[in-house]
Amino acid sequence: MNVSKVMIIGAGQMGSGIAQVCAQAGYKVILNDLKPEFVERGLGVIQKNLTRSVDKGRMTEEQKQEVLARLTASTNINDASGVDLVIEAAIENMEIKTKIFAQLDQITPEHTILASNTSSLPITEIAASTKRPEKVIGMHFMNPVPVMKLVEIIRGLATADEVYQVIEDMTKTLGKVPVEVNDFPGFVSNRILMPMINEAIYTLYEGVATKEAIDEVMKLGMNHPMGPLTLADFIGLDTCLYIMETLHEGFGDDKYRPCPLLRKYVKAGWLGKKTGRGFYSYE
Ligand SMILES: CC(=O)CC(=O)SCCNC(=O)CCNC(=O)[C@H](O)C(C)(C)COP(=O)(O)OP(=O)(O)OC[C@H]1O[C@@H](n2cnc3c(N)ncnc32)[C@H](O)[C@@H]1OP(=O)(O)O
Ligand SMILES: NC(=O)C1=CN([C@@H]2O[C@H](COP(=O)(O)OP(=O)(O)OC[C@H]3O[C@@H](n4cnc5c(N)ncnc54)[C@H](OP(=O)(O)O)[C@@H]3O)[C@@H](O)[C@H]2O)C=CC1
Repeated sequence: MNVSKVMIIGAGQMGSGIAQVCAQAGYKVILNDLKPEFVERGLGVIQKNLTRSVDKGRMTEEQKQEVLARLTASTNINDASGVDLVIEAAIENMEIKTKIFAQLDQITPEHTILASNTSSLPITEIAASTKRPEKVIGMHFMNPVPVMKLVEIIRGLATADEVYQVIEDMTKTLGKVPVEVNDFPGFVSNRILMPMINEAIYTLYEGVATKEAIDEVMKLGMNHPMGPLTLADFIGLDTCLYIMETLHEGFGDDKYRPCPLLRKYVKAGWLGKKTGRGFYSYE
């Protein structure tokens, strides 16, 4: 099966990054979100990234225009009727994702593969909301998408080998490195990363050190490019909380309980860099 047209659902930080790398690799891309202003914001980020690439001599102005010409804005999910692949990158919420997948199952042609960029939710459960669970798969990109090499590919219980192969091959055409994992809460990446971030938040909550000190220890002591609290702000504190809740519920083990400080920040609307405030301020 050949993928040439892709729809990305959700034009937030992940969706816009995925749309950018797909368009750069030559795919025709429809970028969909609920409101025109969200799609415009996503396209604006892509335009800015491409302009930086032109300024740095990595791409010509003509190539930039070609990439932009492959991108189409959409606020109507029915625009998925002519695509070969959908990559869903809406918020980390099972109810919202299953609703989107059930709709896509009705709208898209039979051959269309339905992928989710979920960072922790079970692919098997998302797949069960469709009549084509063999064509549902996890395609987990890392943030920032244009920079990070990994795509964690998650096989649901029913995912067909052929579908896995198409997605692995496509990932390589995007210049990314696919890694195959099975469907368990948080997969590999967030089962390991998020408890570390949650522990960093507990360390702050219990007054062990300041936020700057915690980040400095992990940056200078463990050679992490960002400290865990800066990284949490970068990922989005809402997403971090949803992932911890998925681990907590999925394993039924209290070692995954989300730190109360994380809950408090999310309730306050301090979601990190995307809202201008999290552990740090971004004005
Ligand atoms: C939650 C999940 O489910 C899974 C996840 O994604 S977890 C998060 C995984 N990501 C990480 O852990 C990121 C950790 N941080 C880093 O790797 C680095 O800090 C970083 C790549 C984000 C920035 O790197 P840096 O060296 O500190 O900064 P900077 O010099 O500004 O950027 C390096 C390059 O990345 C590019 N870049 C940085 N942020 C970018 C963005 N948001 N979009 C596009 N490009 C970006 C810059 O343009 C720069 O490229 P050039 O050198 O070609 O100009
Ligand atoms: N942040 C990260 O580092 C990573 C996140 N992920 C996963 O990617 C997904 C998106 O995360 P991220 O981009 O950070 O989140 P953002 O909040 O930046 O973006 C999500 C976007 O999806 C939109 N949206 C919500 N519901 C729908 C819907 N029904 N139809 C279309 N669009 C919708 C949102 O609109 P509105 O603003 O109105 O809600 C928003 O624009 C999540 O599943 C997350 O777990 C995966 C890897 C890394």
